[in-house]
Amino acid sequence: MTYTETSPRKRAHAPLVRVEQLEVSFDGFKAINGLNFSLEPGELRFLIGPNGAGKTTLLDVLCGKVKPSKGRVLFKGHTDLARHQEHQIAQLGIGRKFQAPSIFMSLTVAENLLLAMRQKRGLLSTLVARTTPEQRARLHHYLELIGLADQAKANAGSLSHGEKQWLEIGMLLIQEPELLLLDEPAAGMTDRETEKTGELLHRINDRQTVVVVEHDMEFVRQFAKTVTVMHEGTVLREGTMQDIQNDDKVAEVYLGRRGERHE
Ligand SMILES: Nc1ncnc2c1ncn2[C@@H]1O[C@H](COP(=O)(O)OP(=O)(O)OP(=O)(O)O)[C@@H](O)[C@H]1O
Repeated sequence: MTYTETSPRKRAHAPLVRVEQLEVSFDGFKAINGLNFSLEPGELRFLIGPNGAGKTTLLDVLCGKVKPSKGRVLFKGHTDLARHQEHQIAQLGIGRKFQAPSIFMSLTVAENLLLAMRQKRGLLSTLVARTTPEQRARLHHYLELIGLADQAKANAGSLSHGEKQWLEIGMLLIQEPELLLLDEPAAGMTDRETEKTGELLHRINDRQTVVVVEHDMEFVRQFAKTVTVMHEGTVLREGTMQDIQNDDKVAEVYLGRRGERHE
């Protein structure tokens, strides 16, 4: 008999997220149906799958926008997210970016980031309050990270589509969430912006756990580490992009072509 050693490091901590037997119903239709999903701290996980597979609904459950009809969603092994409201989940350290940017177009890039950093203050007091050296350093760090340091004083409304998306990601990051949820972050971007977004994801992943819902398979091929394929409200496969591409079942349900391999 062979003895397989379990890594003590793996046993020592709970997954950052563990979803157990999740079910989400919309008027009796099960958008998520008995889904089990686990995410370790430090992962960059891509969620892919055909239209209607339940990817966005899973992100909605993780950020508290949608409540499950069954199952548990454990954060760090002990907090059941299903029992918390959206704003509480944000405070627990889960940041969600939706597809449409929600930035203040008439404020500068730096002001938008400052607002996000000092969420508890009102708009006016945020803009007139003195920034501490620590806050200035933090602002500078995130401006550099999202590649907008040269545009700190530009109005957010004057940014390109891609830059607006990066600003919004920066506004989430400056709140220093442990888990960042992104829905199609590169949608509508130019090739160059898409490339820069992939690089940004990897830089973010140096410090944060990230889950990305994505349709652009070229983008997934280029930047994914681990991929979860969803189908009909559950997980079909999980693995590296290479594993996924060589899987016949994935080819059948996701690509709609029975048995055809994609290199
Ligand atoms: N609020 C809602 N009310 C009713 N049905 C919904 C609702 N939200 C999602 N659905 C349905 O649940 C299923 C899963 O939707 P979801 O948006 O999670 O899929 P997805 O994998 O993100 O798809 P896509 O890739 O097209 O965005 C779909 O059939 C969708 O029509």
